[in-house]
Formats: sequence, C-alpha cells, structure tokens
Amino acid sequence: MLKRKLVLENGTVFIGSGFGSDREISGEVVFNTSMTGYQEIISDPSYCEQIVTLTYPLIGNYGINRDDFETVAPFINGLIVKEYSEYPSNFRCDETIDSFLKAHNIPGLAGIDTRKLTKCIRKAGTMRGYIANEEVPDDEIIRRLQQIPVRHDQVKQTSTSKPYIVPGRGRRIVLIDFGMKHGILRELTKRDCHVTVVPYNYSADNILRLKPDGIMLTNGPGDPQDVPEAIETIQRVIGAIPIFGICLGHQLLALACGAKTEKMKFGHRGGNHPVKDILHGKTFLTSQNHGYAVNTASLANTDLELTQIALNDHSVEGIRHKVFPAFSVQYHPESSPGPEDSNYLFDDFLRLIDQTITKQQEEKVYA
Ligand SMILES: NC(=O)CC[C@H](N)C(=O)O
Repeated sequence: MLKRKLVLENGTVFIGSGFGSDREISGEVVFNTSMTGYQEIISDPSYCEQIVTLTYPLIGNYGINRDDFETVAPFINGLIVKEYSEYPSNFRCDETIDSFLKAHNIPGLAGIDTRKLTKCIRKAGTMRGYIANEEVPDDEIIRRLQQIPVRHDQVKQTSTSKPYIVPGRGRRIVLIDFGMKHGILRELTKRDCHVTVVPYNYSADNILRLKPDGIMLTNGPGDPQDVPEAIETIQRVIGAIPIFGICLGHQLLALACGAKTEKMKFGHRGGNHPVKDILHGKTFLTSQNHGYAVNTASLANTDLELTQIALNDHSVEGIRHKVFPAFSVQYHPESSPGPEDSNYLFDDFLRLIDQTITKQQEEKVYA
C-alpha cells in the first residue's frame, strides 16, 4: 500500500497509508468525535476544503449507501482515519469508502494515531495540513503549504447557483442555501412545507417577492464574516418574516443584529455535545460542526438574548431576538448524523410562523 503522510503547518508529521485518491491536498485539519455517521460527515458541505479526522477507530464498516448523503457531491479535501474497512457489511451498502473517495478524487490517509493528532490539534488549535506521498521532503511541503492562499469563497462553492422549489401544501419557506445539509430540507418537507431554495446572495427584494411565511438560514462552510451580502439581506427581512437559523445561519443572524463572531481554538465537531436550554432549564445532546462561534459579551449591546449554552465550554449555542420573530442555534437540530433531541425546533419555527400570521391578521382587523 502507498505510504503517504500528513504534514501540519507546525511541522508535525504523521505517516500512514493512502486510500481513496492519491493526489496531494491541503486543508484545515479538524476532528470529529462521532462514533457513527461518517457518510453524513463526509458529505456535509460545512466541511468544504477541510481535512476531516475521524476519532472513532474503525471507519467504513457499513460502507457507503444511497440514502445517507447530506449533499450530492462531497466538499471535504481529505479524510484521516485510524483504520478503514475494506470489506463493509450492511444490507444498504453500495460501495466501500475507498471506492467512494476515489470516485470523488478525495485522498484518504489511514493507519495513523488519530488520538495523537486530535490531542495535537486540541493543544495547538486548528492548523492547516498537507497530505502527500512519503518521499516528498517535509520542508518542501511546509513551503508549499505557506504559499497556498486562504480562500474566502466556500459558501459560493457550496450554495445552489439557481433557485428551485420543493413543493408542499403547508407553510411557504424560503431557505437561503449557504451550503445546506439536506437534512434541513428533509425536516421542512416532512412537515409539508413548500420550500423555495435560493442562492446565498439572493436579494432581499427577490425573497420578499416570494411572499414567504418563514425564512430558513442554513448551515454552511467558512467564516460567517465572508458573506456580508447575506448579513445585509437578513437586516432587510428581519421583523417582516419569521427567521430560523442553523449553525452558519445562526452566526449570520447574530452578525446582522450587531453581535460579533470569533474563531474557536479547535471548534466543536461530534455527535454528543451537551447543550443547556437556559430558558427552560433542560439539557440536550446535540450534533455539532463548527469552528466559529458568536461572542457572548457582544450580545450585550444588541436586541438578542442568549437562550442556550454549550456545557463543555459555555460558548453561545442559541439566541433569539427580543422583539422580532427570529431565533437560531449553533448546533444541528436536523442531526444527520447524531441525536434527534432538538428536532422539536422545526416545530417551534412553524409555531412561531403561525403566531406571527395570527398577530398580523389581528392587527389588520383592529387597524
Ligand atoms: N456547520 C456550520 O454551519 C458551520 C458554520 C461555520 N462554517 C463554522 O465553522 O463555524
């Protein structure tokens, strides 16, 4: 098997064996601690241009199937595992993880100490890394890595380029696609919503022309500050239409209301992150994937209130607007993969829409 290696920008080297594509690749190296759900993780567009390390020691044992994709084509740059299974066993299995990665030209690296790599990232913070053949000199790789510019267009890469409709008989939702996980769309269609999916830079005027009952802001890759057009759009529509934001959508809602976001040391990525709903005193296990967070102190001078916090580090996990019908969470209520504890938030969104419509009708009658 081809000897390959990962070189981190601080000079740490991990030697292992290649699977998937054997091209060279760079990317921000992050880790996910989920014990299952590698297909959803690989196909989550929020990992665009990242090299994902899975800490669970055996990956690929139930193969890749037709049903569990979160997007049509994966956007990750590379995958790092301790051991990958060449002989998956599952009735839904269509192909191996190796053949899937080969087909999408994504390099995999196996046989390295993923626990050591994860500790390294936790200690030093998220770093960029480079996967190459073992014989390429390390200093040459670091030189190449330093020359690769940091990109800011991940949302543009992953968002739909044209609007499209997923029909339903229920509430009309405009879903702004920042690199959507299909789980979000599934949760809305399950509730019979009529969903119009629009690109990340669709104008506020065009959105309002669709006369939506609610606006959904999706997850997505990169730094929320890289999408100023979306911040402006949210500022134009907030108040008029109820809004629900997830992950990047949550960060954009916060920015639109005057709060600040910041890069975390190594982020939250996994299927068992405890979150406390401070309004109701309840704790949930959540599915997470984020490298940025809303700055807690910056909420003070805004009309936003803190609704949920992460129990591991007390970072912001949920906010809501004090006046307008708008709320958001940093984690993934659509799960895929992970616990479904917070699925009820989609019902809360539809209830908020119903309440807003009733209120608007009453205001008309008594005007
Ligand atoms: N899953 C997401 O939407 C991630 C949001 C953002 N890209 C972050 O890393 O924080």
